Amino acid sequence: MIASLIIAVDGPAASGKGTIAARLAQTYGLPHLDTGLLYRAVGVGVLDAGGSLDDAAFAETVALKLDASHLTDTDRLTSGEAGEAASRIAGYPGVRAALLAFQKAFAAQAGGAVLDGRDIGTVIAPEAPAKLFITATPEVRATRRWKQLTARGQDIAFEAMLADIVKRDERDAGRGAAPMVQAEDAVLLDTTDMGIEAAFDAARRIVEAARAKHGL
Ligand SMILES: Nc1ncnc2c1ncn2[C@@H]1O[C@H](COP(=O)(O)OP(=O)(O)OP(=O)(O)O)[C@@H](O)[C@H]1O
Ligand SMILES: Nc1ccn([C@@H]2O[C@H](COP(=O)(O)O)[C@@H](O)[C@H]2O)c(=O)n1
Repeated sequence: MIASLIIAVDGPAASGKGTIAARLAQTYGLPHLDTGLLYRAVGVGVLDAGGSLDDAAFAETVALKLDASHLTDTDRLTSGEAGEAASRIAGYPGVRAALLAFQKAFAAQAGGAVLDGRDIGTVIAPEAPAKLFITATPEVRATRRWKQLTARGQDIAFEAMLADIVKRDERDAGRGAAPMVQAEDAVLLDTTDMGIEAAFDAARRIVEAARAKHGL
């Protein structure tokens, strides 16, 4: 029986899933977890400790020691360097296992929750009554991310941004451990031609349909 409103929001980098997830959480009064931040914190933790992103065992020890104090430096965690580091260590099964229980507990809390990431609808909360897979073309996603980072003063060429997005998509979708894939029961939302408001409205309609279907 489905008793609470768990909203699973998955999709590739810079598709707008975090923006939509945060707005849905606000709308329904639910707690929100950006699970990408956990992987970013592990990647940054490895780099700061002088470790190698190729060292799976070391990344796992960093993941096992992760706590809330590692999630506060949002400027650093949302940098391009952190995103790249995150996607490198996210392929290690030991890292994913270390972060699993916390995410599952967050999803299962009374009243429901909103989580965004790559494997929410497939691994973290396969029982979620509302699942969205948010996407947009790589060019549009690279443009969004480029604008976001350059507005913050980061110096990056658009072509390099696009190459990074494409590489990250391939890595996230191609790995063996919890690859990025649309869950069978997720609704696809392509925001290529949508602004933030239109994308959010479409997402809310998907959640409303799921609520009606499950009596939530
Ligand atoms: N539909 C949209 N139209 C235009 N800009 C958008 C749209 N959705 C999100 N954005 C902007 O694109 C950028 C990336 O959005 P967001 O961080 O929500 O993406 P994400 O999928 O969560 O990325 P990440 O892979 O880092 O988790 C932000 O600057 C956000 O304001
Ligand atoms: N559930 C998740 C969330 C994220 N990842 C990996 O982390 C990278 C950064 O995530 P962002 O959402 O902040 O861009 C991402 O590229 C994934 O490799 C993940 O594996 N699972």
